[in-house]
Amino acid sequence: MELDKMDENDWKYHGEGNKSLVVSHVQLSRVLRLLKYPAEDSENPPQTAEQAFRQIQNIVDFSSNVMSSLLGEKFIHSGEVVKLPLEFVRQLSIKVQHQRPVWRCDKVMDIYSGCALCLPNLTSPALHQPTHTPPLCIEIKPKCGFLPSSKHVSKDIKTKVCRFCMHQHYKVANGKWKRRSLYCPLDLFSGNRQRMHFAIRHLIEEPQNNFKIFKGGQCIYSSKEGSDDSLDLNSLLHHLRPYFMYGNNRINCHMTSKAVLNDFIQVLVNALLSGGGGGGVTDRRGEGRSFCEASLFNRERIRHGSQGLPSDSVLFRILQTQMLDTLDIEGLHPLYRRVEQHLQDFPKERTRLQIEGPYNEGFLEKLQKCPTEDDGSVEYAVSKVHQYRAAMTAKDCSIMVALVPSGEEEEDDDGQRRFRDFLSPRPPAFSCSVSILDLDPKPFDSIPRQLRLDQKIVSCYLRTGGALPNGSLPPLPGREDCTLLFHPV
Ligand SMILES: O=P(O)(O)O[C@@H]1[C@@H](OP(=O)(O)O)[C@H](OP(=O)(O)O)[C@H](O)[C@H](OP(=O)(O)O)[C@H]1OP(=O)(O)O
Ligand SMILES: Nc1ncnc2c1ncn2[C@@H]1O[C@H](COP(=O)(O)OP(=O)(O)OP(=O)(O)O)[C@@H](O)[C@H]1O
Repeated sequence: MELDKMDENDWKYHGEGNKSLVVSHVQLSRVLRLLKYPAEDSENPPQTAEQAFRQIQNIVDFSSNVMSSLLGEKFIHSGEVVKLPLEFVRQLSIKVQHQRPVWRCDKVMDIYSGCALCLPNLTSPALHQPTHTPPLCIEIKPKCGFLPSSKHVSKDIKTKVCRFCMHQHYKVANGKWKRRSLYCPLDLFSGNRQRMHFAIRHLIEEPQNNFKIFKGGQCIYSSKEGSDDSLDLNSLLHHLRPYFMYGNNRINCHMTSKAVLNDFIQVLVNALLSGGGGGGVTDRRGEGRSFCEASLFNRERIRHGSQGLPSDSVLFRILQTQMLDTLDIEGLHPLYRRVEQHLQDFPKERTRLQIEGPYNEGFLEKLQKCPTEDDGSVEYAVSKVHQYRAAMTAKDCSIMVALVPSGEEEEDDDGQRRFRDFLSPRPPAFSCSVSILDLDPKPFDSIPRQLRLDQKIVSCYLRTGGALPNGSLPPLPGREDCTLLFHPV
């Protein structure tokens, strides 16, 4: 990729989140992640090109020096900052505009700085030998997988119903989504295959911004935000079926939709539990703390008790990092105020305390060497704030599972799992690789907003008593297919 000879025709719209827009190269396995600004700032960019460069470099540093150490290097691709010709960026912005979802257009792509983050395209991995069947990539934004047990939690409900499940009520009440998702992160993070299967089933039913499927780099399944359209599950099945036909089914084409989906979810659960081999199963937190009362999973169905997550699995590493939030936002906020006060009194301390970076080994050390007891110092407070920010990033990251159909039965050197052969009487073979994306640092001053949001979510949940009009509960008319397909495993 020659940066001085960039042509917008070589790039296409790939996706976007709240703060960045991603374009992918039409031939190379590369994406560019560009910053976004509020639309009202479009005439006057809110920061200079140097500041934008620094912001992206901070993202790279935070990912490679901090999150990579917490989550495990093997899952992380930090990428590099690139300087692009401004004319290329402007043409690209015009080219992708009509493909952007309307609800994301309150922000515009940064066309002023010419800076972007260049990353491998995790939806079209160049894994092993080229294959005729394109890879399937599944993106999951799992969100927070535990219930807080901090003594600072003031509302009992927070220790019983998880943040995601409560937040769903708030989101539907505020019109962000039309229907409530019945996905519960605590089921996904349980390590119990039945609960994980149940969680993924609900992600498929109501993906929102938590679930997408890509085939050969193209998004084939995701939520249409703000839309009432039924998801096209039949179209998804049409895409998945060839990957899951095996043995006699391959010859007589007889495989029920239910079996295809079950096999797909099974392979995904395997990938999420795999990790590099040799990892023991963890001693889980008490089962009471890892079960959300809003989850529809029937606890009595857990046939073999709690299984726990393998310690080298992606879910384990993400959960451990999320749990750096030991105080809950209610206990953290007074410490944030202590730091804020200190910075008002001693503005130059901002640099020494690395409030806005640099995100280097020093930052990681501050985060990791936190005293167990609060000694009233600003150092303790900063350490907890740094930990909380890393936990926030882990609560908002996404997992990308790439599944490449494979004809051979083997295990990679690094232990990545390969599944079984297409022609065998058992489910087909995939080589899989697991990555984590969106590991940006959360701003120091986002903490007061976190507290306000927490209060709004809890009071909305308590007000509505967890009850919503029937219309906001799946399954909906026209989606019976989907419901019928799913059966207890
Ligand atoms: O606060 P939350 O839990 O709603 O998370 C926000 C996400 O909302 P979600 O609930 O996942 O739909 C939100 O995602 P969406 O815009 O809703 O897709 C962002 O990821 C936001 O992060 P940032 O401010 O862009 O760095 C996220 O904000 P942070 O709290 O991580 O800063
Ligand atoms: N390296 C990558 N390879 C392939 N696709 C990617 C890559 N990075 C991001 N994407 C796609 O682009 C989308 C938006 O990227 P990302 O989640 O990083 O944006 P964001 O603005 O940081 O999100 P958020 O709303 O969480 O703040 C992702 O959901 C994913 O589908």
